[in-house]
Amino acid sequence: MTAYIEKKKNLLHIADRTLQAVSPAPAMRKALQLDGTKLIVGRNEYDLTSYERIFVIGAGKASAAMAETLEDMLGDLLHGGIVATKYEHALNLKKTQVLESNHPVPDLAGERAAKELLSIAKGVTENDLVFCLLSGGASAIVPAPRHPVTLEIKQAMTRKLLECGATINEINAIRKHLSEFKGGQLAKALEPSTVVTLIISDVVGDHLDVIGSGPTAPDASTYLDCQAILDKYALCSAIPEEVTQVIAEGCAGEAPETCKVGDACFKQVNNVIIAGNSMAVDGAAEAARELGYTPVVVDYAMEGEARDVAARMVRLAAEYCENKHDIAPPVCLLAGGETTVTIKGNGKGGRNQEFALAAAIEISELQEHRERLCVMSLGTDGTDGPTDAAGALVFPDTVARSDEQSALARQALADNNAYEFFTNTDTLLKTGPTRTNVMDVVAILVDK
Ligand SMILES: Nc1ncnc2c1ncn2[C@@H]1O[C@H](COP(=O)(O)OP(=O)(O)O)[C@@H](O)[C@H]1O
Ligand SMILES: O=C(O)[C@@H](CO)OP(=O)(O)O
Repeated sequence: MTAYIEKKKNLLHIADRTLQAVSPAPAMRKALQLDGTKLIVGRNEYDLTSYERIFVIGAGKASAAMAETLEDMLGDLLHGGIVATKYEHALNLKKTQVLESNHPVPDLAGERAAKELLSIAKGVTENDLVFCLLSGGASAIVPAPRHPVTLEIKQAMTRKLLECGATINEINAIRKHLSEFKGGQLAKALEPSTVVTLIISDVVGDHLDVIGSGPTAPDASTYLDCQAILDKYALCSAIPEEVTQVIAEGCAGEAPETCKVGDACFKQVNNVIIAGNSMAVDGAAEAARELGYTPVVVDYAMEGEARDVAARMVRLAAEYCENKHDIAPPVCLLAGGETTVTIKGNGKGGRNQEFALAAAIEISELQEHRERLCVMSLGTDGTDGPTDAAGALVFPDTVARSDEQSALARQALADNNAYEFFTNTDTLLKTGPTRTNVMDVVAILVDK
């Protein structure tokens, strides 16, 4: 029991420090160097007194927390604005109206929020400075379907894309081509103002055109890519006809493309990433070191089917137990990124819970060393899949305690039902909405 309490304490400490490392407030303060009314962001310098109005707009799970810090920093210089965030991620702010909408499937409130943001964008002049606060989740939070696509069609399309195992790059290539906001089109609406987009990245590789579908970034994807994605996942017969029609028209050069590199609308835009997954992994590594474990970052760009990645990582942990690597335990194996889950069952769960369940099964199969391993799998936004958990914790006996437990675990994995399994073991990791979002961090502690 003491060993269990100690392991749990260690895993929770790592989870805490992971989140602290990517909290929006310090990230904003680090990225914005304010000296009186002179502001340096990235390579650009702005004289804040030279603008008629300074607006804030934004979307994503971290947008309210980012706006709160911007308000604190700019004080009376800030004219006001609107940010949209996921339900339960809002904050009461002084000058910024915070709108809420649904994620990951968009809703009507989100469509209204997108209209409000576009209306601010269309009202700005060359004398205005606009801060755009962008974070993951924005694609769903501010849907702006382009005719003939409707919100209902976007909802159906989003569900299909989330279920088929497509990567976020692929999902967003399609979302950008069905939208009036994404793929640089917000930058176009914001012309001719000066734009500073501050970004918390939740995509592997930190690609500007993928994070929140890159509303102020040049889009690298094309209609031809979208067609290839529909073909790859055999989606053509499963999705609304309007979508296949728009993409076919686009491939034939008959529908407008998203904004591309070199377009004039990006001349006045400064896109700056202020936080990302590697900062979270490094926070976890620091926490592990404090606990006496040598951190080993296995992957800063974790991708792939969650259950496969988990099994591989547990096998690697077993190798550390067998001293097959230069570094001797206690070690903490870490990886950051975003896996995918190809949903085949009807259960409830998320990427991190699925990772944890697969890891727990793999640990239970180890003949030796099982007692030396425990696992944390954390979605940094605090909601893993459509659940109220951020992820799950795994201990040596999570699955191995009995044959019955082992059968339950395997059935839960087959049903994509990790949430119920971990509810029963009382090892769900719950943080509530964190108001940040830098994908996932997983840790395996390997004891001596
Ligand atoms: N029952 C389930 N088991 C495992 N994963 C699931 C389940 N239901 C949904 N998911 C996965 O959850 C992901 C969406 O979760 P979410 O945490 O909202 O993602 P993000 O934070 O990246 O927006 C999808 O990739 C989907 O495959
Ligand atoms: O908004 C989005 O497009 C994605 C990536 O940034 O975020 P999430 O996976 O949280 O929906």
